[in-house]
Amino acid sequence: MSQKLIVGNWKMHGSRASVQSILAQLKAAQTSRHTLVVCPPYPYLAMCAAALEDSPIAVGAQDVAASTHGAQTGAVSAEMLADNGCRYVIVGHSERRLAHSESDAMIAEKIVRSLSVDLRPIVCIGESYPQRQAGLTETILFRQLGTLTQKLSPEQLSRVAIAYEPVWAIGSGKAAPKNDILHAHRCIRQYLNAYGSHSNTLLYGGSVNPQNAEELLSIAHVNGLLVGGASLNGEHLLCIANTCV
Ligand SMILES: O=C(CO)COP(=O)(O)O
Repeated sequence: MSQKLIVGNWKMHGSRASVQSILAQLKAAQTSRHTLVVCPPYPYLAMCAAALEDSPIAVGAQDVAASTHGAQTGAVSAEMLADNGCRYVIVGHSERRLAHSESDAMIAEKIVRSLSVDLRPIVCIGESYPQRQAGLTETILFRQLGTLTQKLSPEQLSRVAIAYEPVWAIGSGKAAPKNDILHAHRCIRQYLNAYGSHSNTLLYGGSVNPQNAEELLSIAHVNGLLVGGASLNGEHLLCIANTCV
């Protein structure tokens, strides 16, 4: 049995009251079989970090700025996240790539900033449905990874967790088929190995729930899960974090 990484991405959901109720559930459990990280919206980060200070559960952010400081209204730097108790940060989620036109180059910059303050980046990659239909999955994955290998040394890249999140599986209620996940993870692992980055944590994300977690975590090269909707329920998140594999 190996230790996996389970990351809950709460996206733009919640209130002080609902966050407090999830935190109470998580704290009551005290430990989980796998490493657990919750990524709340910015306004609840410090509150979650304070509440989870004495627990093994870590806190992450959902995005970070590509520069250190300056006249950038609405932006939050890696230094600010670390200063508020964050240890992880999601970078390049497909929802941000799409709605905020984030480029691969900008995402690589965000990773560099995060690594410089010891925040552990979780970079999301994955193809859209039309790209999958056109047989372009590998091309897209290699393009997204290619910018990272241009900007990061093998040592830097080895500290980045890579989440394969096929865009068409996110929020669909149906995780990607096992063979698709296996193939994508194999491609990602081979690409990273060829670059000299050997120890990456690889995650799968897209409609993960307590029912499919065991099967997903049993797929070769899957070292953890990035969980959206199901992570808003403390019990469900704990159940996923306690999956026997
Ligand atoms: O986007 C996701 C996690 O980052 C996946 O979301 P769902 O688990 O809701 O499909």
